[in-house]
Amino acid sequence: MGDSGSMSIVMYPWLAFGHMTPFLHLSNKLAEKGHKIVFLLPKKALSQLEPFNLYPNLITFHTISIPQVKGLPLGAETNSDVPFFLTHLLAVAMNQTQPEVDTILRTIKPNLVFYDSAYWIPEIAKPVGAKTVCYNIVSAASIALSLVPAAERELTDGKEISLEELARSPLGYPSSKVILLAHEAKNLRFVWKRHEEIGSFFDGKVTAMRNCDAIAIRTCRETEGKFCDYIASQYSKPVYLTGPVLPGSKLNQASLEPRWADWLAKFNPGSVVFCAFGSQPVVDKIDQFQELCLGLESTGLPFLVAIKPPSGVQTVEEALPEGFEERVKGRGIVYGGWIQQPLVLNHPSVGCFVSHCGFGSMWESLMSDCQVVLVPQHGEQILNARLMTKEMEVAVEVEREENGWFSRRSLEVAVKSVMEEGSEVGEKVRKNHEKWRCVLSDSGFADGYIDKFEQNLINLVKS
Ligand SMILES: O=c1ccn([C@@H]2O[C@H](COP(=O)(O)OP(=O)(O)O[C@H]3OC[C@@H](O)[C@H](O)[C@H]3O)[C@@H](O)[C@H]2O)c(=O)[nH]1
Ligand SMILES: [O-]c1cc(O)cc2[o+]c(-c3ccc(O)cc3)c(O[C@@H]3O[C@H](CO)[C@@H](O)[C@H](O)[C@H]3O)cc12
Repeated sequence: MGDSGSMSIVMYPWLAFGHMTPFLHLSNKLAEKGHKIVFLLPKKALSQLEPFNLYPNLITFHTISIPQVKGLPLGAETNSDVPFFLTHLLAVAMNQTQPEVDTILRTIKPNLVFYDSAYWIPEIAKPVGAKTVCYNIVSAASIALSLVPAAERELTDGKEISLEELARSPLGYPSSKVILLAHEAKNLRFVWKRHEEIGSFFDGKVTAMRNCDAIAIRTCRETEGKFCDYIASQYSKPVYLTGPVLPGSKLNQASLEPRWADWLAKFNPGSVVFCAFGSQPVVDKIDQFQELCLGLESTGLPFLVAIKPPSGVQTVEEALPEGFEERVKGRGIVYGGWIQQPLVLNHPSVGCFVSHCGFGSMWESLMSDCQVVLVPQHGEQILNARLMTKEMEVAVEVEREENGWFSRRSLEVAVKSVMEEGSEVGEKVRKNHEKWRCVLSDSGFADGYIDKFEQNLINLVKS
């Protein structure tokens, strides 16, 4: 540790924007307290992350060469470049960066190394005297359900795990509400699936959490205390919480692009539905993409959608239903690029957020005063959605059929249930949401978490 008490920290998150971005938000909070961070990332991610670096004098980006692994698309460096079913090959590529990271750690000799997927970090950090923190940017509930030693599944060679087995919660799991139904459990198959090159996601994550000096989670006790306690008892080690770690006011001072601000300003307060599905392509199938568009059309409300194109097409325009653009002209936009979500959610005209319930979006929705409708796409997002709908009761979830399909009608029903005046469900979630927003946005709430987190790190480094 430096004479002034400042720590030298290296961060190496999983090669996905949904992970790198919250690692960078945490880096900003630690830099604000005077700590120095070297942030390792692939070259391609640099230009997208640089604008979020609020302390360029303390946070240095260091690019890492991501090797070309057989089977990965040419030049793939983050999981935005890789289809979901090839994610394990990106993990193989990340593992091959170990010698480069080793050299960096030997040169910098940091006090702390933060990582999430690169389970081999403790092996190379220990010899240089660094302590390691496995920082998880997904919900504690999703870790507690499938990434603890008690969730190990007996795999018989060549046999697939049954849906009933996949849906089983581990012994001692602390909730009967934040769970997956049997027909949703197929979403978890990837967790235990074995890959010749690297074993399973489960093995990698459990090793990552077993070998670190401390586990950290981007959450708070108020929303997920019992899941955090369960994780701590499963791994017999401290679990530090960072709180929501939303980008500070400095980033929020940026203003919304005029084309969106001007367009939104045409509508009544609280009348527009904003829909966004995160930083990765999620709605895979073109028919589900179209069902989403048609569902929003049938609400009769103005809407703005920020979404990646589905598989098989290059642009969202190619995927739109026939005659759609003509019919919704003037009140509906589907945009394939990036829109500043936190700023849109705080725009006075926006009253409803239709979200995939990625963990970052979950926090942003809780901080906003929008009504929240959830259309989770993957296992972890389904669990986040259950937390929001069944435990906190601040949102509604779009109903799906047993084959996983959602219809335009179920989306329309969900949006109307929270947007129509006098709706009982709408009133209930609005009231509960308001209570949570007050708790979470209380001055001192987020800062309190970061102060305690910093103290935990200092004690860890000194231990
Ligand atoms: O158009 C956009 C899309 C997204 N965003 C921002 O990008 C971030 C998206 O993060 P999320 O965690 O919600 O979702 P992602 O899908 O990108 O994340 C990924 O990692 C976190 C996991 O919980 C998710 O399940 C996983 O998909 C949010 O901060 C959101 O404000 C925009 O600002 N504009
Ligand atoms: O789908 C998931 C279901 C579940 O019960 C747990 C997880 O956990 C994680 C995870 C990721 C990183 C961590 O440090 C801890 C947990 C999941 O991560 C997502 O996995 C995808 C497949 O590898 C990946 O593409 C995405 O970027 C990750 O956010 C998913 C589940």
